[in-house]
Amino acid sequence: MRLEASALAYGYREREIGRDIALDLAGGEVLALLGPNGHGKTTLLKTLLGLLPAKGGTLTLDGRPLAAMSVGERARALAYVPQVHAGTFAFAVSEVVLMGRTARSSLFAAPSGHDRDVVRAMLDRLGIAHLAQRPYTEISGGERQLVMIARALAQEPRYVILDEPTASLDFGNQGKVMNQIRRLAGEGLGVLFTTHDPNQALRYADRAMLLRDGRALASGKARELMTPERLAALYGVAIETVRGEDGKLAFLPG
Ligand SMILES: Nc1ncnc2c1ncn2[C@@H]1O[C@H](COP(=O)(O)OP(=O)(O)OP(=O)(O)O)[C@@H](O)[C@H]1O
Repeated sequence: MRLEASALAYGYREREIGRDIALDLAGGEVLALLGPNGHGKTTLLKTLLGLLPAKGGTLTLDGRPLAAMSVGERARALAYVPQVHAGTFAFAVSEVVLMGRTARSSLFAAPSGHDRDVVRAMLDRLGIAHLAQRPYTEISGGERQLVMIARALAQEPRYVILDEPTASLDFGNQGKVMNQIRRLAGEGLGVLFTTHDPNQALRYADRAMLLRDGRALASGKARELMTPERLAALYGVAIETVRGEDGKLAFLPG
């Protein structure tokens, strides 16, 4: 099980955003993608998901070119948790999560008992079962983030790609979501997430890629890669390193 890109160039119709990307995500692994605002992380994620066509290079899922796969095949393999959006329609939270099941059945088929069971299990797993009947438009940004993760998991994908999954979460929920990410990898899924917090990459990712100007400044094992020097080069600010009593490192922007 592998999502693989090599010499990947990506961007929008008239505008290249990044190039020369080599990326390899296996089942059971967590990969973190870091980089300054506007340097091409979301655009890369959309390309890896097949939502934007690659502008060059190769992109394969389990050895098959992603571009040759049908929308349904891609949806059964890859789930996307986008940056939180407000939502326009007042669907109940459980209905929003149920939408994730359309990757596994026809859009027009009535949901089965099993579909409903999966939805309940995912709501429980994210600790949001109490929100099931609430309108999606009337819950908080952090709650919406958890609903979007539950929806992605309801797809029962092999890979989950999350764009800043903890951006609007309180401190406690940040930890819960990051622990869920590790648990998913423990269950054999390949997980890719973007973050603005190098400490999350350090603590929860196996590997990391530092993206600047659409190019990989560096990539490799998260613990070896994340040095104050590299982070300073990535973000263009001095980085302070703190060490806890347990010897664990953390970084602060200087
Ligand atoms: N639909 C679009 N058409 C053309 N350019 C776009 C489009 N969407 C985004 N861009 C541009 O692509 C570049 C990369 O944006 P992207 O959203 O991938 O960055 P990012 O690293 O995810 O940023 P952030 O950390 O702020 O979320 C930016 O210059 C952005 O303005």
